[in-house]
Amino acid sequence: MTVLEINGLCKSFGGLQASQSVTLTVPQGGITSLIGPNGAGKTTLFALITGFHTPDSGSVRFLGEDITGLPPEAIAKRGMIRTFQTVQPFAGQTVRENIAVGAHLKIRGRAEALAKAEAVARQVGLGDRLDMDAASLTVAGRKRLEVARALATDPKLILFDEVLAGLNPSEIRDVIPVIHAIRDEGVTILLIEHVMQAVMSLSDYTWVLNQGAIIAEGPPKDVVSDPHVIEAYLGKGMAERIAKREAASA
Ligand SMILES: Nc1ncnc2c1ncn2[C@@H]1O[C@H](COP(=O)(O)OP(=O)(O)OP(=O)(O)O)[C@@H](O)[C@H]1O
Repeated sequence: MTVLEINGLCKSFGGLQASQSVTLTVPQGGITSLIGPNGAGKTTLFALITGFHTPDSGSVRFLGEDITGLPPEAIAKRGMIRTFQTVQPFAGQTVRENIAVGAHLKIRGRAEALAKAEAVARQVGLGDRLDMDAASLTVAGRKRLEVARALATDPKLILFDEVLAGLNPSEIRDVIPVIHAIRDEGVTILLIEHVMQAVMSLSDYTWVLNQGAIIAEGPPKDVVSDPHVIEAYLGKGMAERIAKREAASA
């Protein structure tokens, strides 16, 4: 079954076409990744999908329903939530209270929302920091907080925007099992990621954006060796030199 279906999505900022008729699908379950060089339009696409930007044209269907143009909260209530590259904890609030903000999307009562926050905090490895001021969390802790706030909304689909960015290799190794566990609970994941090792080990399928347009799709191991993808990342000259060297050594 298809969870997310994007059709011909376009968005311009002034003269810049940040999203050029993007069409892609995300199947239910599993982890799909969205990669591409800096400025390719990945975050813009997340913003278009989750209601933070309004598309100029095209459509977004979530679980079969046309959600194009709906505001973020209405989309989150339907079960699609995104995280942000830069995590901003609500200062002066504890980790538990920060996460409860996510839980309040669907839960009215304060005690129930705090209980939900506690359960989710344990799930992401923040169980020992529940009463800490969220602003004093390390970068890695803030990333976990962002994951927890998203999980607290009881999502069916989470869009992670560079959830591993800014983490060192050992912190990345610690977060990857958390992402796998979320997937194993039946939540579908679409993630933007620059760390190729993580893309390879996490995702089942990869879409590649360059200059606002999809240029490749497929299993990650095939996509990273696609000449169009190498050219998008390294430029034409370098891609040609690599292809020549590979041909010579074959
Ligand atoms: N609100 C905006 N106003 C004007 N231009 C924007 C806006 N948001 C994004 N852009 C431009 O759209 C293009 C795509 O940006 P976007 O942030 O989506 O790329 P990205 O692939 O997520 O990049 P990165 O990997 O560096 O985060 C860039 O040229 C960016 O400068």
